[in-house]
Amino acid sequence: MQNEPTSSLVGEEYEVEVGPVAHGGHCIARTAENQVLFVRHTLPGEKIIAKVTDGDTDSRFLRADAVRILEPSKDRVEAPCPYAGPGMCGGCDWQHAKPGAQRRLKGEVIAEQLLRLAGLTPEEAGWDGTVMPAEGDKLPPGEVPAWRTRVQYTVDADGRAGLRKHRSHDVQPIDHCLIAAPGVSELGVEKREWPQLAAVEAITATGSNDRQVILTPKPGGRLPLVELDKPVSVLRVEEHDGGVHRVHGRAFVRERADDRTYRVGSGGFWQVHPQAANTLVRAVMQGLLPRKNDTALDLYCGVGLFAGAIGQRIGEKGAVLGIESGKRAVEDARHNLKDLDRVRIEQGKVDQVLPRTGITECDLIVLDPPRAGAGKQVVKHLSGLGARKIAYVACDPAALARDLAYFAEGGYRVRTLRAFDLFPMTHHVECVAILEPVAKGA
Ligand SMILES: C[S@@+](CC[C@H](N)C(=O)[O-])C[C@H]1O[C@@H](n2cnc3c(N)ncnc32)[C@H](O)[C@@H]1O
Repeated sequence: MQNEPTSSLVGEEYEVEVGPVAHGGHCIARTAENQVLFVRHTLPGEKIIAKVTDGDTDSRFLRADAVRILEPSKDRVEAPCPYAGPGMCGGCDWQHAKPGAQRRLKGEVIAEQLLRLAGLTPEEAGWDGTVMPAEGDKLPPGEVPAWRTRVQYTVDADGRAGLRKHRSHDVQPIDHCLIAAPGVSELGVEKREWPQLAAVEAITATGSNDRQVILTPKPGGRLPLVELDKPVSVLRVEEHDGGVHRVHGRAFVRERADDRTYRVGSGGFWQVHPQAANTLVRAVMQGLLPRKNDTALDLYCGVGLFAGAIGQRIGEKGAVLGIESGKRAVEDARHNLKDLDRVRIEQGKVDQVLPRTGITECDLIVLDPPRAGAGKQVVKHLSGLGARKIAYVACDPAALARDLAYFAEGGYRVRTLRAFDLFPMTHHVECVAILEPVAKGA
């Protein structure tokens, strides 16, 4: 018998009933041929026309956009941004859902990942199932939260600034991003043309008036004269090494959290939501409850946010070691924490530096890895250090759940989990899990 040749299904339309939300913000549906569809721009329970954007007759699953809503969910609202929707800006993929529904759906994704990858129910994870707004993030109903303090615009062939379309190199030119923080919008970089640039990033700090614009020239491109009618520092990304160099003003912005000021150089990590750093520091400190004389690790420490918070609470005989791979971030962390004698920062990858430190025990650990998580090897090492408490800060619930399963193998269980909506209008969510060793004989 001859096999049917594979043929592309891109552009095919299916009338489907939409099932649950999945990791990544899509919802799951099935075609009449029982192929799984991951559909964007829809909500559970809707009846829609889904148009395939990726996949063929042999694909295990297809990607699709909801192009017509036949029976809308009660959670649906008109997307406030004119650039939202299929084929447009790939950023705010959940703005067609009410804010409360966005948080509920994020909670459903976390619950599903915990159960599937770590075998944990919400009760077993010490989680009440809710996703909380960032601290102090209260908005009148119907208003769009303008939370993004850092926005990188890509420049299209005509020199217009815009944002990338979903899974594409194409640019959606925009003249105002609704979720950009006021300080970013005031810089107005998206309002002018940048024919010499490949990208332009606008940054506004929280807790200082620092503003910054980072210019990435096109290959061989010249640097444009930047005249923005605001006091702003300008940096340029070098073509040959990708390094970021100061053109004028400061090479960093000053952020504030937990009553400390943090210098953040370009390329260094800082939470993008203005209330995120404080929200996370508080959740981590409430979970760890550092004591005088504690020894602690802050892994993937960035410019020293958690190392600073713990370092302030452990007295003169405690000690904190931070580990961070970014050279510039390490310089900033050492500068930021120079008043804390008992805090030390090492540069390098956690999996390489940690074994070299010779540390065999510590009281507390905080880890805040990138999206991929810490992984089995690092978690195994950490599980052997005898920490009283571990705080795991996670921006991807799937990576968190995988690592929690490794921690369980290493004798640690989750005591509490909290989830925060630090990325409103998108499917992204942040979690803080507090782990403790399983009591011997339990
Ligand atoms: C999610 S950020 C957290 C930063 C910091 N904890 C904060 O809240 O500001 C992750 C950090 O890990 C760093 N990083 C990524 N991979 C790493 C690795 N393998 N080892 C050490 N640091 C790494 C990144 O440079 C980034 O600063």
